[in-house]
Amino acid sequence: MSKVKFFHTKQIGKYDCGIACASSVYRYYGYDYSVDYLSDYLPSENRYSLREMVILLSIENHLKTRIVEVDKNRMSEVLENIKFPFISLCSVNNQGHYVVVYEWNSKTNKLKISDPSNEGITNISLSQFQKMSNGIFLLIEGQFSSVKSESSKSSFFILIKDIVRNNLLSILFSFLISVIIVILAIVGSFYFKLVVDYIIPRSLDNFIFQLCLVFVGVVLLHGLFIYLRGKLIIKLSNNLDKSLSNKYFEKLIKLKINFFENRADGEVISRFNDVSFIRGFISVTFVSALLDFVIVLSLGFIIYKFNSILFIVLLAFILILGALTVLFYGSIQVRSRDLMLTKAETNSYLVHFLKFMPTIFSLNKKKYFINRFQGVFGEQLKALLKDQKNDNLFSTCKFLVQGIFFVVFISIGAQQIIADSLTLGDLLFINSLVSFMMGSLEGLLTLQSDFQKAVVSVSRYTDILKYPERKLSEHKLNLEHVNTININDLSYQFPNNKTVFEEVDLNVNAGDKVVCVGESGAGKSTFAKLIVGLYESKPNQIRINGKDITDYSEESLRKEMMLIGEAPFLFKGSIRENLVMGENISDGEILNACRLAECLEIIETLPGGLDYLITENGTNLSSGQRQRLAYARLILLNPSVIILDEALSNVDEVSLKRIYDHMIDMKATIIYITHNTNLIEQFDRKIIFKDRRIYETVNRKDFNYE
Ligand SMILES: Nc1ncnc2c1ncn2[C@@H]1O[C@H](COP(=O)(O)OP(=O)(O)OP(=O)(O)O)[C@@H](O)[C@H]1O
Repeated sequence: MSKVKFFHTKQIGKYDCGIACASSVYRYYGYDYSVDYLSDYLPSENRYSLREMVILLSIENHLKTRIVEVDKNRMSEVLENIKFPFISLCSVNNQGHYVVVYEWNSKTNKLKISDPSNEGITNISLSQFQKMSNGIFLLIEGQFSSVKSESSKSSFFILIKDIVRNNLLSILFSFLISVIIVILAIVGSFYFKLVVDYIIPRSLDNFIFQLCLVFVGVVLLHGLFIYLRGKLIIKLSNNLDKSLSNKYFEKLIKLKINFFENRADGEVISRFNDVSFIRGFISVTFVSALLDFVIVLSLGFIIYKFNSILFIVLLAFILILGALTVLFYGSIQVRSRDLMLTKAETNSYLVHFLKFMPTIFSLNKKKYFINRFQGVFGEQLKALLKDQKNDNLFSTCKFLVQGIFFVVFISIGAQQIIADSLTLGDLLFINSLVSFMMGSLEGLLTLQSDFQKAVVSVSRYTDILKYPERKLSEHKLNLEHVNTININDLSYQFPNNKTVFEEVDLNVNAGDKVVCVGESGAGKSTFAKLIVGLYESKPNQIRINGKDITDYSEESLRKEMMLIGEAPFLFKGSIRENLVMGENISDGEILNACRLAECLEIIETLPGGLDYLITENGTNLSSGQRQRLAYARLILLNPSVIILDEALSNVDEVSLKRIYDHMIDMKATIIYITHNTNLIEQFDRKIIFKDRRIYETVNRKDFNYE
């Protein structure tokens, strides 16, 4: 019988206990859903409601759940007959909290629970459970779907194994060179012994010079190998950076759009920055740890062979240091993680804050945001302070143990010299080896903190790598031109169960000019994202040229159907670079597109014309200019369907009127979403979004959606 595996997911944020429990339960049933992934299903901050827990556990109909309230006084009877695992709603410090209950042992009267605020699975007594539980249980009654995720193995070991396998040669080489460095260091230590025990007592002046030359040679060789190892580690780090970062970016561009909608930019960036911890762990810590281990073992062996009493003193010292490390392990683990997570929060806040600085200034809310920053940064400082205090205590303990050890070590050595069982040279030699060994021991002791940082980084990094991608297939049809778009019985629900449309039908033919209006929040943008395939629709709800939208390759679909929104995307570079984006397009074509987008005048008046340098996000242009340039770029890309979602909302009326006049003459199908209906009488079709449905009007007077 296979052993039942219990999963524990630690909560990240204050309100994440429910998501963490859901993640543990999913992992128990074989679905590798991280807290990060599940949080897309709960965009709100209130993560305590049972309703939201049920939503979480019913993603893609994987699990079937039921909420029950049990009599707390008859808990043992209840536990005898209940199906494990289940989630219990608890009350901790008068606040709602969730825990997963995996098992109850009636003999020992203990329950095995995963409390997301703890570090791991714990056993608690029945009375403890009775005290914390509210008696409200979320039972997992069964599994609907049998499609499980590929692996529930620890992502940390999988990733590290992969990296080690792909860089085995570099790792082995740097290890080999490190071994040579150690041998040279041992040979170097021998110099003391030779000088003190051999050269000085025999007054071998002539020999000193030759010996000096030999040992200078050893030092030079030592230096050379240190240089080579450094070079190898730099190369290895570089390769790791490249492969980890590329993998991250390749993944990002395959993610569903919801991922970006539900996450702060800074959060995504900070996860990318975590790559440096993984790289550091493999290229330096991992290789050094292997070597440090070998050094401690081999030098220990040499010292043992030389003098067993001094070896026993050394061994006692190593054991005390080891015990100290184990003692501090738990707190270092928690502190490292807290520090990393709070740093990520601060970065995330800063990225967001900087982007909206002008708005913050104009709202005269600097003080408010400074306070908020201090709140976020305060958490980081608190974590840093705890980390440093912990580190300080650990270092002091280490220093004391080391200091006492050296005094004892030298005293015992001195006694042996007096008793004639050891020479001064031997003691100097052993002392030199021990000093060298101290560096390695130090390395092994700090390994745990680097290891913890790497574990947290890998989990944050692999959360993104495991995140479900858009369904792409290489063997899909090539969409050459869009002749028809048929929308059939289209319904759409966001992951948080918000229904936007129901049973919507619409047919659009090539060249149609369709204007879409509707109250704010009526679903126009969602509709636009569905038509271009940025949101996933159910099979056959959206058909292009008679085929389901998902039958086409993403590349060709994107080429033929383009959507731009209200906020234009412009990057740092010339206007020309922004318009052509790497394509070979003549100035004549560029200027023609600019004419259709009514931005010729902008280019003529700006210094340098098409070579005018745009700052990041186009902040040195007006918002109407930015929108017109973004529209000109879309015209240059020449798709068969253009969808404009408030994309010209900041353009002045005169220019807008002219743009519409040009639009009417364009061959492309245009779907234009706007709140400004005054100027668009020429459009041949008008769609109104209302009450989760769409209605089509035929003449201008019906066209008032208010
Ligand atoms: N990522 C999301 N997750 C959950 N709900 C969302 C998401 N995006 C939009 N919604 C909800 O879906 C509904 C439709 O939003 P949508 O942006 O499509 O409206 P809209 O008609 O374009 O509004 P506006 O005219 O203000 O741009 C809104 O009620 C909104 O709250």
